[in-house]
Amino acid sequence: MRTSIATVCLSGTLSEKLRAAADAGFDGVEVFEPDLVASPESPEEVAALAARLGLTLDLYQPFRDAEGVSEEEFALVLRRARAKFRLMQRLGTDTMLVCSNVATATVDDDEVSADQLRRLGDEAAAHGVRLAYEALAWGRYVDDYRRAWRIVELADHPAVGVCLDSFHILSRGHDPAAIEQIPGAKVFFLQLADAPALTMDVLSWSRHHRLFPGEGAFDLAAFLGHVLRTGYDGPLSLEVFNDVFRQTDVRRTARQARRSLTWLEDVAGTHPLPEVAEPTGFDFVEVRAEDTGDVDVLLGQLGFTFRGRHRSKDARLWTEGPARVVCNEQHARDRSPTLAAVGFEVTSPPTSAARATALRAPTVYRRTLADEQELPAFAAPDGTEVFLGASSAVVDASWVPEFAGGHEPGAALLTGIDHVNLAQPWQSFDEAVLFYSSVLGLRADAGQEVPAPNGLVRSQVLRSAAGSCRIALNVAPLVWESAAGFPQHVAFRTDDVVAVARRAVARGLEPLGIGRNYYDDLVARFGLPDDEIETMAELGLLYDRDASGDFTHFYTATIGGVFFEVVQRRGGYDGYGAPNAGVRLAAQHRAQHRT
Ligand SMILES: O=C(O)c1ccc(O)c(O)c1
Ligand SMILES: [Mg+2]
Repeated sequence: MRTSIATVCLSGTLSEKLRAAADAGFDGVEVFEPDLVASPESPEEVAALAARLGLTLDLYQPFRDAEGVSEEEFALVLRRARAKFRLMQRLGTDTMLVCSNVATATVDDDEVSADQLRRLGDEAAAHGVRLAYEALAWGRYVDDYRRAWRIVELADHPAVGVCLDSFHILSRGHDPAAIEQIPGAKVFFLQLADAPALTMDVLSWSRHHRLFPGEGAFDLAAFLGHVLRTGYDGPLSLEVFNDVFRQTDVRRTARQARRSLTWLEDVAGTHPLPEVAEPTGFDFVEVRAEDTGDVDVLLGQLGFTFRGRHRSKDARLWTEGPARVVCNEQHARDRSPTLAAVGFEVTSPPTSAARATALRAPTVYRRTLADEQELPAFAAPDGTEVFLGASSAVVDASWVPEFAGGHEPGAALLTGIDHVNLAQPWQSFDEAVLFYSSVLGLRADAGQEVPAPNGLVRSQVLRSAAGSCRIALNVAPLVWESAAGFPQHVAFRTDDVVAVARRAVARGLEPLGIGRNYYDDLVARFGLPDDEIETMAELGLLYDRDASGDFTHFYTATIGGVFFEVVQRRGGYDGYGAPNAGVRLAAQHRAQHRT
């Protein structure tokens, strides 16, 4: 379907917005009136620029406070509307959005509103313009799309139809199924926005927190399904008011926006992407630095076997069972170690790569020799390199033999990578959620807030349905932005966390220091026996329990921007020890600041 984006979604001047929308692959834009009013270009020049860029101007908006008013007031409305219709002729735009009255309505009567829309429709038709009437969620009298449709039906004018905006409908919890009772030809425009589940007044929610489809909590695929069953065949248009997107790079936001529609057309079935199964697990993680020596030591303590050096690159491989870590010193710009790449195991790397390409994920190139495996790779919004490898039911991935000169692995205590935790800059968090869910097909769990020394940290887990592949995204606190980067971590899974911790301590690992108060609290909450508590305190283990099982885990010290965790899940425990995150973050804060 044709795609469009409201200029209000983007940062910068009107011409910058148009260029970014065109570059991102949109077919058209909604001209948001304040953008035009603030622009030095004449309407004719804007129209010419749009035409040069291959963009249509699909909608002019908003026209406010038009109906439900006194006759005296309505005369002023008509005068204002005529000026806008002439402006629209100069722009070459034929549809104007009319929002339900917020400020000047004094008459709560559908017949009166319908009559005024009909007369406005006559005036519009005389200028070759159509009116798309939209119920704002906070309209004075009309705040429900079903009432807006009733008024349009009463107006019964060929130039008067409705505009459906997913935000106004879903934020109020109105059932979108009744959309199907509207004839498609009367749906003059469709605006799409997602939003996080928040408890606040709808106006503030709408003006500051809208998100692109796939980034929030609304079921936009179901919503779009209802609209398409009416026969609507106009553009899918994004209208996202969001303070972050209005401040950040316009090209990047436009690309993100376009990706959200590609994703939506896939889940709604109107334009399916190459279908990919969810990742079955992790192929590898890669730590990169000029010198990863300290990380090599830590991996040895955790029981990893050094498998050798890469035959053509300055990289070393460590494995323990199916858990594989590459320490890469090749072209490393960062002095301190960072988690640079994550390899996912997918059923078909070429299909997953085709899907990523369709979603316009930026490609990552690495020099690969002719006889080496070439894994497709894409850059996530935060720069993390995402590799797509073949699922290996067997222990070693196909690229492992490229490393030589190390040792043969023995019996393993680790059973794989449980999850990877990636810190996100605050401004690209939502984009990252969309990236991982759309490109890899991971599902986003409900977001959480984790108490930390720097305040509540936003956290969101994305996972495969089977749970064999999980990533956790956390907002990186501001103080880290100029520093080496907020630490990220890899959690390894084991069936015997005490044995892994004992082995690590015997090899010189110093567990992250957890205070006695934590263990006293564990006794109070769970009544664990003394000997178990003593073992946990000695090894720095943390514990959590839910209705279906329990969870024991520990953390290593942080080296630069990386640390590791080892976890043991028992029964059906499916979480990540979230109640312990604050304790862990405080311990890391102490270690970092040596207090
Ligand atoms: O917030 C507003 O006023 C506003 C304006 C136009 C729209 O289409 C909308 O959904 C909201
Ligand atoms: Mg709208």
